[in-house]
Amino acid sequence: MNQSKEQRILNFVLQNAVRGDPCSVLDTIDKYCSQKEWAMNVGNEKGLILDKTVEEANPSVALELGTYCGYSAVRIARLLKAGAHLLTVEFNPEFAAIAKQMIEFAGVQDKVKLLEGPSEEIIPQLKKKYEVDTLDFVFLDHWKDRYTPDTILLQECNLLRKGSVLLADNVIVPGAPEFLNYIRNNPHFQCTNYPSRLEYMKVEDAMEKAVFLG
Ligand SMILES: CNc1ncnc2c1ncn2[C@@H]1O[C@H](/C=C/CNC(=O)c2cc(-c3ccc(F)cc3)cc(O)c2O)[C@H](F)[C@H]1O
Ligand SMILES: [Mg+2]
Repeated sequence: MNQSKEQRILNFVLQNAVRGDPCSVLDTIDKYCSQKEWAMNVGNEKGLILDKTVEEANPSVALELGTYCGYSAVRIARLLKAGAHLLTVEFNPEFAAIAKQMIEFAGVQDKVKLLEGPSEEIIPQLKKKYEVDTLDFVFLDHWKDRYTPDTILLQECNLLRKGSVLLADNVIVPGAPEFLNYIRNNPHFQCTNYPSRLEYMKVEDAMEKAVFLG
């Protein structure tokens, strides 16, 4: 059975990146996906916006929706302070298995908890099962039509506190128009748009930051 693209990305990392070096893993994925096969990692341009947002939030507890191959999980985890951790949610078993290996190879496994399952099931379990009080940072990068329902669910589950930072990828391409409309017209969020480029392409994209005001 021939390999998936995601397996080819992982193999390229295992053979070409430096074990235990998150930056080398990120650079190797970016090299493969810009030169050989495009893939929907946040990439290095939007990755720099993600970096700055994570550094500014300096989260103790971070959540990612849509792990995929683990690129942004490695990207976020490498910036977390001692004792801080990232919970990342992925419901595709093949992608979860690949991401797990990617995270371990990068050496950030002690900071990352990969939760396999749908976000709509996992979010309501975060307090009791995963001992979360509130989330300091949330990266939304899963199906674009799920950004709004999951943002509402996070609020319903009392997982956001005054100052919690949400960052959404792809608000231009593929686009999340319904999410932008929801979040920009919601008085409980302070929004900022960050124009950028679609990963590995000369195509306009953007990220949206939304700070919960309580
Ligand atoms: C709904 N609940 C979920 N729970 C857990 N894991 C989930 C859930 N939903 C999806 N997943 C998981 O999250 C991932 C889904 C990522 C989706 N991302 C994109 O579609 C996406 C698309 C483009 C893109 C741009 C141009 C173009 F021409 C073609 C594509 C660019 C991007 O940066 C993206 O992020 C994963 F695949 C899925 O199993
Ligand atoms: Mg994306």
